[in-house]
Amino acid sequence: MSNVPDRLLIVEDDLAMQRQLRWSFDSYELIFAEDRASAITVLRRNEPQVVLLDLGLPPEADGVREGMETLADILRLAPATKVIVVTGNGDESNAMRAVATGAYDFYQKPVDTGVLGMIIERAFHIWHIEEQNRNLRSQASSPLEGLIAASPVMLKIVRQVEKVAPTNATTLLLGGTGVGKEVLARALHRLSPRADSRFVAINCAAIPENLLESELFGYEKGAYTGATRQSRGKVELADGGTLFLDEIGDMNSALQAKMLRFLQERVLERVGGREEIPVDVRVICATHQDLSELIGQSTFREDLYYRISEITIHIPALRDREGDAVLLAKFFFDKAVTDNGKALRGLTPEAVRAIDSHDWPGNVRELEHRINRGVIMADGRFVTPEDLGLDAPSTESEDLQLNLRQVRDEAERAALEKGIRAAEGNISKASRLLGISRPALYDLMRKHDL
Ligand SMILES: Nc1ncnc2c1ncn2[C@@H]1O[C@H](COP(=O)(O)OP(=O)(O)OP(=O)(O)O)[C@@H](O)[C@H]1O
Repeated sequence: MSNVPDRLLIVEDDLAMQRQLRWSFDSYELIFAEDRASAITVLRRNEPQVVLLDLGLPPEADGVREGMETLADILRLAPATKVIVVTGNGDESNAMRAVATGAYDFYQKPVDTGVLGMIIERAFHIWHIEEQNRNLRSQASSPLEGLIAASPVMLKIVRQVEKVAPTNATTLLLGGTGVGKEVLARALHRLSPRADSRFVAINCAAIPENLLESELFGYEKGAYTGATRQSRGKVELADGGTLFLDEIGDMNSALQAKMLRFLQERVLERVGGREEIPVDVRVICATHQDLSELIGQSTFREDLYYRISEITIHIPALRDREGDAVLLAKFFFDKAVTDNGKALRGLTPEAVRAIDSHDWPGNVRELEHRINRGVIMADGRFVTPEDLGLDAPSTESEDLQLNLRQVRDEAERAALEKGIRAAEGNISKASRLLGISRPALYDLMRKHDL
C-alpha cells in the first residue's frame, strides 16, 4: 500500500449533490471542483487517485462536451487516475464513449451512494494494485529480475532467496505446477557468486528413465550400443555453476542412490567409466510432489531428502498471493501487446475482477497463457473476460465479499482500539489482552493506520 491518503476529486456543479457526496464519502480525503478549469487546477495540485466526474459540466450542463474534454485533460495529465464518469439516466452511449476513451467506469444518475461507494472503493483498490506494479517496474535493477510479485508472502520468499543465494546450500523449491520454481531457481543462481558460470536445468520427469542417468552423468565411448563417443552429462556441464533438478520426485531409486553419492562426495563417474571426476556445483531441486508422502511409500529415499533440503522454500499457489494475479496480468499484457503488435489499451475492469477472483489451478503459467490468448482474441481496445476465457465476475457475490471484508475490517479496528485503550497504550499489555503476538499487533496497527 502507498502511504499517500486516498484522495477523491469530485467534479460536480450541483452544490446540493456536492453536499450529499461529501457526507457519504467522508472516509476519503475529498476535494471538490465545479468546472473544467478548477478540476484541472486541483488535479495538478492534489493528485487525486480517483475522480468522480459529472459529464454534464457548465457552460453546457445538458451536454457532455465539456465533461468529455475534462476527461481527456485528466487522462493526458495523469494517465494513472481512475476516472468514474457520472451521466444522466439512460445516457448509455456517452457513458460507453467515455469508457472507450479511457474512463475507468461509469455511473448513471440518480445516485445510489451505496453502489457508487463500491465502485469508488474498487477504483482505489485497483489504483493501489497498479501503483505497486508501477513501483515494481521502476525498480529496473530489481534483485529478482524476471520475477513480478508484491504480495507479502512472495516478498518474504524474495528475502529468503536473497539470503540463501550467496551460500552453497542445496535448496529445495516446493510448489504446484507453474508457480515459478524455475524462475526462483534462476534468481538463486543469478544472485550467487556462480552467476558467471552456467545454470543447467534438467527435468527428471521429461526424460525417459533409461536415458536420465547418462543425461545427468554422461557416458564413455562404448558404454552401450550407439555410444560412439564420450559425452559429458548435465552435472559436469554445470561445473562451477548451478544444477537445477526439476521434478526430483520422479527420479527412480537407482538414480536416487547415485545422486546421493554425488551429493556426499562431489565426484561422479560417467556411465561405463571408472574415473572419478570432481565437480563443483550448487544443486537446486524442485518438485510439485509431497516428498514426505513418497518417503512414506518408500519411493523416495529419506537420506536423499535430507541432503537436498538443507534449505526448503515453499512457493504458494497464485490464488494465495494477494494482488499478484492482477499485477502479473498487467505485466504479461504489456509483454503480449508488444509481442503481437496489437494496439490495445488494457484490460476491462470486469477482466481485472475476473482475474482477481479466478482460482488459477495452473498458477502463473496458466495466467500467462490466458493473457496471451486474450490479447490475440480481443476485438475491441480492451481485453474482456470472454477474451480471456474466464467467466464474467458475478457482481452479487463480489458485493457480498466486499461487505464481508468491510465488516471484518471494521470489527478488527474496533477491537484493536478497545484493546489499546484498555492497556493505556502499553503494546505488550494490549497484545496480551487481544491474544496476539506483539509483531502481529504492530502489523495490524500499521494496517489500520493507528
Ligand atoms: N513471479 C513471476 N513473475 C514473472 N513471471 C513468472 C513468475 N512466476 C512464474 N512466471 C512465469 O510463469 C511460467 C511458469 O514458471 P516456472 O516455469 O518457473 O514454473 P514452475 O513452477 O517451474 O513450473 P513446473 O512445475 O511446471 O515446472 C514461466 O513462463 C515463468 O517465466
